[in-house]
Amino acid sequence: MHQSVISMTHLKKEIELAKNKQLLVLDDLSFDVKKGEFISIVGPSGSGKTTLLYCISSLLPPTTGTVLINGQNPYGWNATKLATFRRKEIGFIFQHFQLIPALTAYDNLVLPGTLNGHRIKPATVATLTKRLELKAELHQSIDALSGGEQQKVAIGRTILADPDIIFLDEPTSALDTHSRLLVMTILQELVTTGKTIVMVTHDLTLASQSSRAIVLKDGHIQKIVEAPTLETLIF
Ligand SMILES: Nc1ncnc2c1ncn2[C@@H]1O[C@H](COP(=O)(O)OP(=O)(O)OP(=O)(O)O)[C@@H](O)[C@H]1O
Repeated sequence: MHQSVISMTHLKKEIELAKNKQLLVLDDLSFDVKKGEFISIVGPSGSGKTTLLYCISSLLPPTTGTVLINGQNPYGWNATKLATFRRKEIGFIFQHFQLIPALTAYDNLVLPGTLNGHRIKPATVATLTKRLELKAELHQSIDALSGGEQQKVAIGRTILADPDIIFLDEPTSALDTHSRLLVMTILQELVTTGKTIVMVTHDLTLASQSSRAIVLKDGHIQKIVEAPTLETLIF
């Protein structure tokens, strides 16, 4: 039996649009993610994918229902414990990169791992950037890099920080097909080392390379597809 890394029970999320006006974004979602799984979350625009990712990753408390990460409720923790947990145990790769503009590309790459107490060697950075085919000069400002290069830095820094669970929101939106495949290959390798990955994507080709896909529709789980293929993912 694999242990559950994320466990979600009857999760409901409402967002307050105005006083006494709630939008029901997620309605009664339950599922478990096991250690070493590569889960994709797919579905039409507005179906609730990003909201679900935020709820299960400690960023956004559900309105009702429970979220457990490694058996614990992150929304019950104080700010210090939550911040330490987010820094050490989990990694986020956001759609809009969230890089630090005042730093160089290299410093963006090593900062989260360094804050976690890892000594990240230049050779380790060089090996990873070579695999990502990140050819930009890394000692220039992050702003000088193209969108695709910045996305590779965002992916690389999370890998270097070495968290147990990685959450990704449209991680390859700025990349060409070749680079998407490179990133997917690296993510799949991470899963074989015991990392757990949860990825929101519009790209069904990417989702078809995950081990299980959750298909959302109008805030509900429409279906859960084991070993998804392009055919079984159509929604
Ligand atoms: N803070 C918010 N304020 C108002 N509406 C919101 C907010 N967050 C989410 N929504 C709405 O909730 C619904 C689900 O949003 P969400 O971003 O989770 O969907 P999504 O499936 O990730 O969409 P996309 O694929 O377009 O990114 C949408 O109708 C969205 O407009």
